Amino acid sequence: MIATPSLADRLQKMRAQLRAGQQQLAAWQAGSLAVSAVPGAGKSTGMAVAAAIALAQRPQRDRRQLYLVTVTRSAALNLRQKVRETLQQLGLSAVGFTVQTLHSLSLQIASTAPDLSNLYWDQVSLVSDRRKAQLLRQAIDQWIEANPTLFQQLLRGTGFDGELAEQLRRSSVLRNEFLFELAKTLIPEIKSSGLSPADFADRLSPWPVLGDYPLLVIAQGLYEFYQVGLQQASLIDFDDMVLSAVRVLDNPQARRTWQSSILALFEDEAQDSSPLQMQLLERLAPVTTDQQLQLVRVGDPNQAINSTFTSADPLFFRQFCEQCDRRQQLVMFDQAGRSSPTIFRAANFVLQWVNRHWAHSDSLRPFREQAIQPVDAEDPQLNANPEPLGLGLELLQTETTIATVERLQQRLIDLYAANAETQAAILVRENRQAHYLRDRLTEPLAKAGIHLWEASDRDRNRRIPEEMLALLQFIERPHQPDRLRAALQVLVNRDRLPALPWEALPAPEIFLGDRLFWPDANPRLLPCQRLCQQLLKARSELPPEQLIPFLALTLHYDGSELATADQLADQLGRQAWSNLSLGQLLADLQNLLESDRLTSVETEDPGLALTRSGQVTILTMHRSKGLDWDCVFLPFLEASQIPGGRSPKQSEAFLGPQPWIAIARLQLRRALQAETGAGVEPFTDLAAAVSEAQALREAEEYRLLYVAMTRAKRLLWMASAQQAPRNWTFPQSLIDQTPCPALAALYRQFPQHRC
Ligand SMILES: Nc1ncnc2c1ncn2[C@@H]1O[C@H](COP(=O)(O)OP(=O)(O)OP(=O)(O)O)[C@@H](O)[C@H]1O
Repeated sequence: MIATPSLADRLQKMRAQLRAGQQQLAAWQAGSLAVSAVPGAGKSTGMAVAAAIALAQRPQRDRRQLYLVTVTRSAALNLRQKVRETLQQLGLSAVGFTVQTLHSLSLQIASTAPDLSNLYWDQVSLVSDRRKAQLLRQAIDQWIEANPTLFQQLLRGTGFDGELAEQLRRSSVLRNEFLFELAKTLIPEIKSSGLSPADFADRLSPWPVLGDYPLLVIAQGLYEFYQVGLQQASLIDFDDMVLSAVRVLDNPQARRTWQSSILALFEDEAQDSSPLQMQLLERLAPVTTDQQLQLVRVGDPNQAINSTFTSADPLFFRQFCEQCDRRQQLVMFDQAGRSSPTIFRAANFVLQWVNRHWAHSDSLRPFREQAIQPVDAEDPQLNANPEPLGLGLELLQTETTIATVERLQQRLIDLYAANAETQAAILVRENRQAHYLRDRLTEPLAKAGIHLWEASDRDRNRRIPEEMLALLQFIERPHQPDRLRAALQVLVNRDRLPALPWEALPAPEIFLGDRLFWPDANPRLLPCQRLCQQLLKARSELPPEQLIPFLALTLHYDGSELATADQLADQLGRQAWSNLSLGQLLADLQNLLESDRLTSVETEDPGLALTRSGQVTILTMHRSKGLDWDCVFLPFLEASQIPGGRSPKQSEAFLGPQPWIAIARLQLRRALQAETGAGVEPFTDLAAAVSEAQALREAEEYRLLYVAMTRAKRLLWMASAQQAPRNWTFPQSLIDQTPCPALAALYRQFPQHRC
């Protein structure tokens, strides 16, 4: 008889499956630990195993939960899956832990103690992106009305010729672009420092004003109006949620209760958390008898890519690493099994080249010097550092963007002809490029039997309530032309109808009526007519609560989308008292959309949808973080994209050439950090601030390139064009361009990889 291995044996075996750095993470028992390692080193995997081992070793009577937190929802789902699988391998049930984003954790904490957090869910809702934009615009209008002198100062800019038309243009640019951007950038930054509008106003006076405009004073005013707008509409935003949770934990009794229910806190992608999120974790983590936080933070400062558009700052993770280092509780590792050696040689080269040619101050260098190394021969990972596909690294310089797309298309067709199960991603700098590629590649790739999937930045499941709203509005009033068009657009977007000859669409009464009255019907419109008539028939045959499931089937939703639609129908059904009418259903759905309260159902790891084999996925470089593919394509690598941003926005030129919003943000960060005794001072010199803002932006762009390159396992394809769009809103107008400087260096360093 074969004896079943004991838990101790299984733990032993599991540790043996880890590489050295991961073993140190898995050996964690108590106190603080920082782990900083290169891309693909196995940080997330190591954290999942460490969590499972910690759970396996905890005494049975210990009912405390292990909390794992990360920044994005897809990363949270990924991590949850990994912990579950590891517990299964140990023969243990998947209990005793919870994996959450920092926001959902905040929500949980805040809602357990509404008297402390001031967050009563029956009285407030989370603001949707759309509503937030409306509130910001309302705050801008109110601020302008209350501050005519300051607004005039902005209107004058660096000089004014008095023309009425120019005055109107400037006013519109300020309202719709500049002040909107200022509010969107600075309000979360101020809020995430935990300051109310009044507290912030008190701090402002000693901070030097940089340049011609008191932008922090303006931001304070906008913040004040925005908060009032939120309160009046009984809404809160994500920062309010974290602030509410921090408020709860500031209460000693609540804090003790929370801490006593937690075994430890593990945080992944720690380079991306904001100061406010740090405050939350530091209050929440239990404290050991020698006054250490039970806090394990894992990250890579070289992959910090959120600090110029969120309030995240890798500084806090660096500080945590330094503190841990002083107590010998910092683990660093540089071996990674993800990629073919050629790929990480290219990534290492870019890292060193960028640091070596850095034109700004040493302290702002984009990267910590760290080279990715291959794993040892006896590494536990199957197929670690895999064989390259093609040249492994393929570098192109084409004449035009169109030629780049043609070369990309041909390379994909060749790869999928050789292996239909190839796994590939095209990573782009911005969504407009993703749409451009989708429009050009979908058809030719489909002809070659290749499925192209564009992961737009908004979660697909979030479109469901909007689609239902469009179809239900049509069903309710089919003869309104805009409702008919909106419904048809949904059917086209969901591939239920081909692209439509909109110009041939007659008035709704004719289109939806009898064919007799539509003798010259365009044959391409007839299937649309049939489908629309079916939708209208459903209205007379089905009770309103069954319309959503019916429409979900009509749109051919997949499993996860159907589940979300069912949940939506449930939620709306629950809201209605009795005898739900179509009008009531529509009103409830609109309310739900305004409040963004729909929770989509996850039946699949969203990471998996992005990395499916046999599919080419187009997504932004930002969203590719934490994921990997056999083949990664990076088209459009011109200098105007990375590091990009040299020319100021033409429409805002009257304010002067400086990047004002970036400067204001930097001054704000400096001033707030100075108050915490972080050894920095607010800027007094505009030129120094301009230079630092530019350096920080460039550094982050190069880290983004590094993240994108390190997603590739077997083929990394990079291209720039000599003629490319100046502006991706008008991709057809091309101008002369130079390659991203790091790519130009790669061309020189790896001539044998040029294709
Ligand atoms: N010990 C191991 N045994 C087998 N496979 C491993 C091991 N460690 C990591 N891997 C695999 O290596 C790849 C990279 O691991 P992981 O995603 O955990 O790295 P990471 O350090 O978090 O990467 P990044 O920083 O780029 O997000 C994954 O495919 C993972 O399954």
